[in-house]
Amino acid sequence: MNDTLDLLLAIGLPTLAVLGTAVALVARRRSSGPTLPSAPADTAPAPTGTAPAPTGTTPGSTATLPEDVLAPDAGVAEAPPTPAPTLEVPEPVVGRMARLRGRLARSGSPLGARLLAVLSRDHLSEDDWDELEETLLLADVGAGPTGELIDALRRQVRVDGVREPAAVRALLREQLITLVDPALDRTLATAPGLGEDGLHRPAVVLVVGVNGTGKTTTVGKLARVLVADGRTVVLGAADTFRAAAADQLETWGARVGVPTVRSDRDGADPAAVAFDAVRSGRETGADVVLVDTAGRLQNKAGLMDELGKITRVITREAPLTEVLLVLDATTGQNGLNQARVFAEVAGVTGIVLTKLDGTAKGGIVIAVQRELGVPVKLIGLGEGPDDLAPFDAADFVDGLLGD
Ligand SMILES: Nc1nc2c(ncn2[C@@H]2O[C@H](COP(=O)(O)OP(=O)(O)OP(=O)(O)O)[C@@H](O)[C@H]2O)c(=O)[nH]1
Repeated sequence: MNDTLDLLLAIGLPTLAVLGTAVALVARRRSSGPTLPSAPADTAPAPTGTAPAPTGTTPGSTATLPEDVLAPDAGVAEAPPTPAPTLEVPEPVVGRMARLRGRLARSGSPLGARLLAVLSRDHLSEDDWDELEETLLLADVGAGPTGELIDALRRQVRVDGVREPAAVRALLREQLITLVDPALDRTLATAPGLGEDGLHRPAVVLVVGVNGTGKTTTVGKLARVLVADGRTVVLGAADTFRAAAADQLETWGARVGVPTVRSDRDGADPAAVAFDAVRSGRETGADVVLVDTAGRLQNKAGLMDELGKITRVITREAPLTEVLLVLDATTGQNGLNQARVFAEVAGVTGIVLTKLDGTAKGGIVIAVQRELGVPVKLIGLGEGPDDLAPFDAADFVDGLLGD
């Protein structure tokens, strides 16, 4: 009996001690404040000798790494943020759109100014209505919404006799806001939760889109939005295709004290990196894990393979709360075609339109929402670190119309 007791004590006491230490560590991390997520080396998965991908295989292809040997041992390591002399304080999120909206009106040939110039003419002829229609189509509003807007304007200008410039402006503003649809839910699903086991699960945001649209930049800017909102964030550099992407992401994170999980070798399996990033987010009690992807649109099957695998491994660790599609607003119809493919393949829940500062095609906001039935949640209005704003229909239209 005494032997059994001794054995129980011998096993039980150290176990309790280890558990106690772990609980204390987790508690300390949770209470260490939102802007400085800890990235201790001891939580980093050890880079191990996982066999490199055979020569000639596409880096990151599903053929190179069976699912059951995915992370934690895929040469992925959580790099502590590069020590920065001082952490930057991102701009507050509230009021960002209002601050940036002037860039919409200044871009190229502003949609709002052109529309107002025609609508202010004394007697609107059929040619004037054609000009309005053409202006809307050139701004990528799309055929359906353009027809609706022209019909509504004709009705009110002709029937109700709206003529006075301020009234015309108010009418156009109201109609554009209706088309942009202020009722759409544009909240980002970034609240952490609890798993069935009662343990912490971070929110996970997967960022997809073709290369060059601004994905990595958007992930970096979004990390700042979240930090400004008091959230703790982990970045996952699952764009293992472009070697510099992980460095770029790490730099973005380091500026605001956010750790980046990345691979220590080029061409690593992106799903392995995504898995480790989410696991790190769980372990460190982070609120949100943002995962950057390569999203090469070589063909639909390849894309489906890659994003499907990333999604599957992420959801083993935590639910995927948001899939953001990054679209370059300057690419017009081409961007819409890309959007369709990604929406089919990746289950997109929100759109980020970048480079709206450099185009007169602001109408793409309306077209892309109609096309995909998914709301624009964020817009990029410049290359500055805080030039990303949560989308607001009225602010956006005011930007288009100019002050
Ligand atoms: N003017 C402007 N430039 C932007 C905006 N967003 C991103 N960019 C620029 O677009 C370029 C491409 O951005 P990246 O973030 O590297 O694009 P990516 O999609 O990650 O590209 P890959 O890593 O090759 O897949 C960079 O020069 C960014 O500064 C924006 O809102 N406005």
